[in-house]
Amino acid sequence: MIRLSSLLMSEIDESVTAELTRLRESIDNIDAAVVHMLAERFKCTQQVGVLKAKHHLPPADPAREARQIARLRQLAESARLDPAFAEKLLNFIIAEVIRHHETIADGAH
Ligand SMILES: O=C(O)C(=O)C[C@]1(C(=O)O)C=C[C@@H](O)C=C1
Repeated sequence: MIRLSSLLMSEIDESVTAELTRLRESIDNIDAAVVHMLAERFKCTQQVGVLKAKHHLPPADPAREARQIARLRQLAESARLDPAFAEKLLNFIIAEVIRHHETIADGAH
């Protein structure tokens, strides 16, 4: 009886571990995709930074940001992602982009 229940328990342990491993593999793939997508986005914004510095345009464009936030919040809602989280994430990324733009503009002087 004891042997049977410990056998069952180890089988349950194994199935939990297997499911956790499967889910973590997907999480790792998603994290890799996020990193690659962010790298591509920063390549684009780097070019925007150079263009802005060359033409003496300000690093930040609040009107553009407002449109991006409104759009992203809508996308988040349809994807059942918290829109407040999507907004915070975009603001976090944009703040870093603006910092890069400022560094490029400082170097152009
Ligand atoms: O579209 C621009 O003008 C950018 O500089 C890019 C970007 C962004 O990361 O999406 C960054 C800063 C601006 O305030 C708005 C948008």
